Parts: sequence; C-alpha cells; structure tokens
Amino acid sequence: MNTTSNPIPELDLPKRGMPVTIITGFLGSGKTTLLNQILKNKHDLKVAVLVNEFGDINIDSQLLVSLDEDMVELSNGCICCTINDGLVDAVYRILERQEKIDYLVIETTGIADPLPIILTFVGTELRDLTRLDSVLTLVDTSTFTPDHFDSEAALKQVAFADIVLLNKTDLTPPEQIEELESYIRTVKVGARMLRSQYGEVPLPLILDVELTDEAAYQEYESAAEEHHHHEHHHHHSDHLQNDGFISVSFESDRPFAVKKFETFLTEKVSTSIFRAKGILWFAESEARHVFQLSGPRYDLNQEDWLEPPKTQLVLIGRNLDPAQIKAQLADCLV
Ligand SMILES: Nc1nc2c(ncn2[C@@H]2O[C@H](COP(=O)(O)OP(=O)(O)OP(=O)(O)O)[C@@H](O)[C@H]2O)c(=O)[nH]1
Repeated sequence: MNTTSNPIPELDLPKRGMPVTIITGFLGSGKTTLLNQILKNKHDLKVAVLVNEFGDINIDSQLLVSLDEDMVELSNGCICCTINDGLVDAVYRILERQEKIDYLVIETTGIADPLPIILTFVGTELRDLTRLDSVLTLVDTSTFTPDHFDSEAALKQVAFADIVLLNKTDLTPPEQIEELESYIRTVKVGARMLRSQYGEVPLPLILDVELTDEAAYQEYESAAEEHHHHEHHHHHSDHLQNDGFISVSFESDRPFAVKKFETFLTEKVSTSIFRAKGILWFAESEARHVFQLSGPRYDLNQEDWLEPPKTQLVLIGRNLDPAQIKAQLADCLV
C-alpha cells in the first residue's frame, strides 16, 4: 500500500481570481507609454485598464491607443487616498461584465504610494476575486537619483516593486544606469530588474509572472489592523502633504497663439513645474498637438483632431501659484 498517496485527489483548479498588475512610477517615468505598449501587444488577451490621474482633466485617457469599452476610467485625484471605495467599485464593474476579462492593469498617478492600493487587493473582499500578479515600477533613468525627488511616494514605489523597469535608457549613459540599478537593489532586494526605451519590453516578462507575495501583505494587513483596530479599513497615506505636489488645470475653447505659448514655456515655466501634459490647439495650425513636459524636456507631437478642437493642459509641480499660472496661460489665448 502506498501510504504517502494524498487522500484528496489533486484538483485541476483554475488560478484564483483575475490577475492584476499595478503600474506605478514617478511623474513622467513612462507609465502611459508602457500601458500603450501593453494594449498594442496584448493580442487576444482581454485587458481592462484603470487609469487614475492627478489633475482635473483626464489627459492620459485621451493618449491611450484603445478607447473601447475595455477602458474604465477612474475619477481624478490620487488613487491611494481618495478612491479606495472607488477602486473596489471599479474592479467590481469589471468583474461583473458579461464578457470575461482576462487581465486588469492599473496605472496609478505619479505621486501615488502603492501600498494602500496593494492592500485594497489583498486585504478586502477583492482578495478572493482577484490575484495581485505584480507591482511594476517604472523609473526614469535620466532623472531618478538616490534623493528620489524628495518624495516619500517615489521611494515607496521602488520599495514595493516586484518588477523595476529602468526606462528611458536612450537618454542615460550606461554607467549612470549601472549606478542607479545598484542603488535600487539596496532599496528593494530581489526585484526583477528590466531596462527599456519607451516601455518596450516582452509582455511575458511583466504580465502573469506571479511575483507578488500576497501572503506577506496579508500579514502586514493583519498587523496594521490590530494596531488600528478602531479605524475601519482606511489605508490612509499622507504623502500629498509630505511631497507637496499640486496640479493646475487649464482648459479653453479658444486656441493658443503659438508664439505666446513658446514665450510662456521659455520664460515663465519655472523649474518648479515638474510635469505637464496637454492636448493643445494653436490658432496657426490645423493639427492637434500632444504636449508632454517631463523634467527638463518637452515635446509636441502633431496629430489630426478627431473631436472639435480645444485647449487642455495640466501642470504639476511644487510651490506653484495656480492663479498666476492660469492668468499667464489665459494671456497666451488668441
Ligand atoms: N526619450 C524617451 N522618452 C520617453 C521614454 N518613455 C516615455 N517617454 C516620454 O516621456 C514622457 C512621459 O511619458 P508618460 O508615459 O506620459 O509618463 P507617465 O509616467 O504616464 O506620466 P504621469 O502619468 O504624468 O506621471 C512622454 O513624452 C513620453 O513619450 C523613453 O524610454 N525615452
């Protein structure tokens, strides 16, 4: 008799829950660019996407390659402190769709602390419906340094990463990338390290990789709950106050004068503007201009308008004077 045989026959159970990847990374590191790579290369995989933006206007959702019903958009604000309930509801909406969704990818804002989002998946009823596959953190190799932008969130994004994607390697000398990689290994031991340009990376290296140790987070969750037993499931993070970033949104149904906007960029944009993005309409041009500013660089790409032209811009930084910036931008209008 074989005494070692298992009395319970092995069951061919499906993998538990819908796999979820959380894409995080500091402002302008390349999250939306990576998401577009995923959407372009996903083949037949039904991928639902949750995008959260820091700003009153949704620019990211307009820059994604797929705007079909696969896309679910979250309300604005910071995912990690304002939308825990919104996040759970959005995931339910995806789970309840008629058509089966194979995979969920979440793009957080650039200043999100990933922990509350992770705990929402492993510490609420979502635990039984989803499987947190991995937390992927993009790092802009051309701007990231060990002072992590004086941002607690930027450091936590790396510290909770299962995968670190060292992005924008086209802008960074190899020695600097090596140094950065060594530093990141001290912040997060054992993370999978990959390098990319424009988020180009083979999808099997980043999706369905089963790298998140959910059990470790569940222990974390129980410890936190014991500590805060009076608080009801509220994974609060005070990074907004700590990091001091604010966003200024500007919208108009009139176009900018190109010269005036150029002057705004060269003379008025202070170094405190860390990130800006927008869909711009210029009086002198028929084209829709996608404007991207990240750290010291900006670019403008021309496309065709598929909707009536308008001007939409979000600027993010520290110590900004919103009234002054809005007045300066209003002066650029024709
Ligand atoms: N040169 C270079 N530019 C890149 C690369 N990846 C992304 N970019 C550019 O960097 C800018 C910011 O990229 P996004 O993908 O919008 O960054 P993000 O992390 O989604 O930005 P936020 O959501 O605002 O935090 C865009 O102009 C991209 O085209 C890269 O590998 N090399």
